[in-house]
Amino acid sequence: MPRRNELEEAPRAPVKAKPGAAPKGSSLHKKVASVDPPTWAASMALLARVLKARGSPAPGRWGLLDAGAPRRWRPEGARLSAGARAEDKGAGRRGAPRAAGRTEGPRSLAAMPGPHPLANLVEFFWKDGFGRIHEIQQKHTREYGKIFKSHFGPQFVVSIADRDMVAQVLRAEGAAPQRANMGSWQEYRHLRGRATGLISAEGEQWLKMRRVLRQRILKPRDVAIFSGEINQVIADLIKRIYILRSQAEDGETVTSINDLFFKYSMEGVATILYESRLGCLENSVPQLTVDYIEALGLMFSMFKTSMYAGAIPRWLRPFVPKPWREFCRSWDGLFKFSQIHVDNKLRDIQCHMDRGETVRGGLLSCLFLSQELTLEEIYANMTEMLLAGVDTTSFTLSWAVYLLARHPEVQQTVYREIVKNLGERHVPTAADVPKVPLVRALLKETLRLFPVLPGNGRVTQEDLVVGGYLIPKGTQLALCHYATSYEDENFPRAKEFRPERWLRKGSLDRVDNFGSIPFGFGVRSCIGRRIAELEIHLVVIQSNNIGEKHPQEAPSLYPGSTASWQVTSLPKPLLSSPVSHG
Ligand code: HEM
Repeated sequence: MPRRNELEEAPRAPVKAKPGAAPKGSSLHKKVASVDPPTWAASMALLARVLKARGSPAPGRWGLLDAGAPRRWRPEGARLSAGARAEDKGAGRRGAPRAAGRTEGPRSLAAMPGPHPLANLVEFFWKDGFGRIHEIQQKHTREYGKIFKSHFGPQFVVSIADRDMVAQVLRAEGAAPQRANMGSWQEYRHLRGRATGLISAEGEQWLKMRRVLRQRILKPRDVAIFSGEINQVIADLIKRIYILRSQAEDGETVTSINDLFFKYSMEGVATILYESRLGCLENSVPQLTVDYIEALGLMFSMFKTSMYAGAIPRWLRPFVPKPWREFCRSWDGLFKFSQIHVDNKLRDIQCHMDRGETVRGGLLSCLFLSQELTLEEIYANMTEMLLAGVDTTSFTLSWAVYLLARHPEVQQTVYREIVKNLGERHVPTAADVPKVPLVRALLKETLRLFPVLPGNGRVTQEDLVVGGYLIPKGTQLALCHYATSYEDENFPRAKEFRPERWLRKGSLDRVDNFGSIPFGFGVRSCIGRRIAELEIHLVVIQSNNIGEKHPQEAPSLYPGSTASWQVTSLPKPLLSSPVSHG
C-alpha cells in the first residue's frame, strides 16, 4: 500500500471570499475575477447514460422492483422474476469462477446488500438523485459497503466503490468493452438513418472506429502538433478577457468564467476536430454556433429529460412525449452543426484536389483521405466527440481556476515553477508541459476532487467474481470513481486540495492510479484525453503571461505580476456541486 502525503484540511462550506483576501500590499487583491464552480450537468448527463434505465433491459435478466428485494418480501411460492433469477445465479454454481483465496464458492447477487429498490426510486426520481450521484455514491458506500446493488427503474446495477475491485474489473476487460446500455442513443440514430459514433457504438463497429481514431489522437505526440492552433485560441481568449474587463463595472472584474472557458473549450476542440474556427470568442458569435450552443445546452440542461427519454418505456411515450421529443431535438441540433462543418471541410478539400494541390491537414482531412470511415461515421464521431469534449474540459478548467483562487499559496508555487522552468513570456508548446510538473499535478488533483464523471460504467462480458460475489455476464456495473477519489485510504486527507501529492518523489509519494481515473482506463478510455490535457495545460501556463505583458490592466492567474483569479462569490450552481470548498 503506497504511503501518501499528509494534507491540510479543506474548507467545506461555500464562502464569499473578499477581494482583499490576497496578501495585503500585493497587487493580487486588486483585481478580482469571480469563478463559478461549474455545474455537473455534463457529468450527470454522461453518467446518466451510464446508469440509464432503458425500457428494454437485457432479455430475461432484470425485473422492475423485485430483483433486489429481500427474499422475505416474496410471497410464498411466488415465481422468481427474471431479475431475481439473475441475482440468484452464482452461489455454488458449477463452473463458477472462484474468488482468490476463498474456500467456499462466491456468493450470489441475491446476498449482496443495497438500498431498497423503492427507496432508490424515490431517491433518484423524486429527490433529484441524478444531480447528487456523487453524494449518493458515498452514502451508499457507507451504508452497504464497497460493493452493493441498486435499481434504477428497470435497470439493475452493481456499484463498486473500491480501488482494487475497480482495477480488477477494468483489467479483465475484453477487446471491445461495453460501457452501458446505449439503446436510446442507438434508437435515435436508427430513426434518423445516422451512424453510431465512438460513444454509442458497440462491438465490431466500435472496434473499427476506435482503431482508426486512436491512431490519430490518442498519444500525446499525436496531439502535440495542435499546440499552435490551441495557442491561437488562447490568444483570442486573452483578448476576450481584456474586452470583458474593459466592459466591467469596476473595470477589472471578469465574471462568467464558466462561460468564458466553455467558449474556449468549444473553440479549442473544434479547431482540432473540424480544422476550422467557430468564432466562439468573437464579440458577435456566428448564428450557427449560437444554435449549436443552444442544442448542447438543451442536451445538458435537459439531461434529466433526456435520461428519462431512455428510462421511459416506448409504450409510455404517447402519454409522456416530451422527454423523447427533446432528446431527439437536441441530437438533431448537434448532428446538424457537425454535418455543416464537416461538409465545409470536405468542399474545401475537394477544391484543393480539383486544383491538383496536395492536401495537408489535420484530423478531419486524414479521415477523409484515408477513407477508413464512411462519411456518416465521420459525422457521428465528430458529433459525439464535440459533445464529449466541450463541457468536460471547460468544467475542469473552471474547477482548476476555482481551486487556485481558493489557494493563493498554490498559485504562487505554480507561478514560480513556470517562470523558473519556462521563463517569463514563453508561449508554450506541448513539449514544454513536462517541464512544469506542477501544472500537470494541478490538473490531476482538480480531476480527483471534481471528476467530470463521478462514475463510469461497464457491462460485464463474462461472469466475474468481484468482492466475493459472482457477477453474471451482462450485468451493468457502476464504477464509483468519486467515492474512491475521496477515500483517505487511497488519498490521505482526501478532501484537501494538494496537487503536490501527484509529484512522485519516490515511493512515499506514489499515488495509486485506480483511486482516481478521471479519463477511465483501458481500451475504452477517453479518446480525447490528450486533447483535453493539451488545452488545459497550455491555457494554465499561458495565463501566467497575461499580466506580464500588460502589467497595469491584465488579469492573471498568478501573483508576482498584477493580479489573480479570486473568488468573490459562489453563484448557486444549476446542479449540486460535489464539494463546497469554502
Ligand atoms: C477533462 C476532460 C475530459 C474528461 C474528464 C473525460 C472523461 C471521459 C471518461 C471518463 C470517459 C469514459 C472512459 C471509459 O469508459 O473508460 C470518456 C470517454 C470519451 N471521451 Fe472524454 N473526457 C474529457 C474530454 C474529452 C474530449 C476533449 C473529447 C473529444 C475530443 C472526448 C471524447 C470522448 C469520447 C469519444 C469518449 C468515448 C470513447 C469510447 O467509448 O471509445 N473526451 N471521457
